[in-house]
Amino acid sequence: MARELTVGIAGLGAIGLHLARALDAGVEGLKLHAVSARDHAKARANLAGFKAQPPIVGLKELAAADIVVEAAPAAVFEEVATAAIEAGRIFVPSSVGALLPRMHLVDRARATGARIIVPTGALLGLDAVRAAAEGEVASVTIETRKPPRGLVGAPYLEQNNIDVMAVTDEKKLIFKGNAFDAAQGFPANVNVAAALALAGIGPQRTTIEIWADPHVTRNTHTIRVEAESARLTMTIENVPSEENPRTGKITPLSILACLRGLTSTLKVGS
Ligand SMILES: NC(=O)C1=CN([C@@H]2O[C@H](COP(=O)(O)OP(=O)(O)OC[C@H]3O[C@@H](n4cnc5c(N)ncnc54)[C@H](OP(=O)(O)O)[C@@H]3O)[C@@H](O)[C@H]2O)C=CC1
Ligand SMILES: O=C([O-])CC(=O)C(=O)O
Repeated sequence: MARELTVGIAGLGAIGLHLARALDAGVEGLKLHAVSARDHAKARANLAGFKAQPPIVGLKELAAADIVVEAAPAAVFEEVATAAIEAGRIFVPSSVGALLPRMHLVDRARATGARIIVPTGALLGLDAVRAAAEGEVASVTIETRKPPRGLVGAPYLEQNNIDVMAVTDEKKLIFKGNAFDAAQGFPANVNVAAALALAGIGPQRTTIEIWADPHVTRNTHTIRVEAESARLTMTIENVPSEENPRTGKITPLSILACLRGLTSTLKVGS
């Protein structure tokens, strides 16, 4: 029988707390080992009802676990990632946009034996995009439409004096460019574009449109891929989570499915 893998989680917000709860409830082959949080008193209160309360440790100490899930702000990505990768762990990032300018971490992982497993997260269809990218791909685009409050706080908006909450009538195109620049300008809003870029043809060739749309209630992403093997058009309409409207509720579920795939005997999808 395969041995149980321990899991450390950085961040206990919309993603981390839901994932921690699911692991505490019991997932075959996985055990919650430790968590990290900014506000320890809040974290202790959130963990109070757990069957087995995990210790709250520093970000670097999470690397004692077999799997380190990063579910924290992009600002602390490097600290979590470096410790996990140097320790040779399985590193599962949520803030995928923060990986794009740090691809040297992939070289380090190769040297230490670590693995970096990017979950599908709030997106869909990365299995098909990866398959298409084994052959010739002409283009990959993503169109993201969010209620204006799902874009609030992005550095790009501040740099360009865009008051996104003033978009109350017609939908407005806020950004058009490549996935690399989008990830820098919207580090907490379009990690999906970064994951798509890594699955397909890279952050420079993957293009994205970001729309603020007062008429949608869901974070909506449409991927279009034109490949030699297939044409893909896929849309996901994510219910925003209560804790963080930028984050779709499906995200912690996607990460849980990803973790199950690391230990399960039957695994579906590439
Ligand atoms: N890949 C994907 O598809 C998606 C990725 N994301 C990304 O995932 C990340 C997490 O998202 P989400 O859960 O919604 O974010 P939240 O803001 O809901 O939660 C972030 C958590 O990180 C904690 N935190 C902040 N600073 C630190 C620190 N220094 N050490 C430890 N913990 C810290 C916060 O603690 P406290 O509550 O005490 O402040 C909070 O619990 C974000 O970067 C987000 O952009 C989001 C959605 C989809
Ligand atoms: O990609 C992200 O960071 C979040 C997102 O769009 C979603 O949850 O729908």
